[in-house]
Amino acid sequence: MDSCFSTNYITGLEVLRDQLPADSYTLAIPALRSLENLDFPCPVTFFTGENGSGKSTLLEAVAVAYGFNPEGGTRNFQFSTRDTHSDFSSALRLRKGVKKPQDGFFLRAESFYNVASKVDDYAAESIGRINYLDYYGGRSLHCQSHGESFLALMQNRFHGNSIFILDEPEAALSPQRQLTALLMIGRLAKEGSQFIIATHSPILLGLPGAQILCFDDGDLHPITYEETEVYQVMEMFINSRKVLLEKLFSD
Ligand SMILES: Nc1ncnc2c1ncn2[C@@H]1O[C@H](COP(=O)(O)OP(=O)(O)OP(=O)(O)O)[C@@H](O)[C@H]1O
Repeated sequence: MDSCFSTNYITGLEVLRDQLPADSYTLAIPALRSLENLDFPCPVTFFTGENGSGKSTLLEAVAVAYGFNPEGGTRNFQFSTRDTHSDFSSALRLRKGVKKPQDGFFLRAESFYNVASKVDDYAAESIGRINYLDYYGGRSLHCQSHGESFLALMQNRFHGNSIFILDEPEAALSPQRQLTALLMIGRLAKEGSQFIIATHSPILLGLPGAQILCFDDGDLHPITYEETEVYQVMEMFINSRKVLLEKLFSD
């Protein structure tokens, strides 16, 4: 992927904190409490950081503010099985680019099952007009393994000139398939797509030319691949596994 350029669909955001209810749980998340402005100068932005540091909350808020269903899907998906999304989206003002995306998808590992069910519902409603499942590889996502259905979705539903907001897309994928996903993300970014991805994957985070934003240490800040905790822990574990385990189990 080439270096960063600014033909993104979402070029940045501003947080209007006074729009948030005083009791919003998001005010207790350090990285979000201190956030005022954020730029997305690269086609691919990764959110990284500890569990509970606020990655999914911000990702979901960006997706909702952009018009996606909080539980995922395209911008045409209308369904709700649980009403648990945060109020942070109401405090976000997105800066939008000049171009409009041709398509898009908000994907979250935790509600992928519900998205797959909704795809089946839409397929049943469209019988006789179009084969709706063709958009998803021709087979119900429920009739494939978790990883297979994730990849089928990416391979059949993801195109260039679109926007994709993905929450832990690696959750279902083997390391080999994560490499496949990495290649697809890089290729689609070259074809004019924008990605914003929350991830713990040391493979996905390695995509060249991406912006990596860290949610740790109280504020949101850009870091390099080698500075990510994910990389450092994995490197230490693989290179010094015996020493590390001996130390851990002796404590
Ligand atoms: N509906 C909710 N009500 C209250 N607190 C919540 C709610 N949803 C999330 N939180 C809290 O907000 C914080 C940030 O959660 P979030 O899911 O954004 O973290 P994350 O960085 O995505 O974590 P992970 O890496 O584990 O997915 C956590 O402390 C979480 O417990």
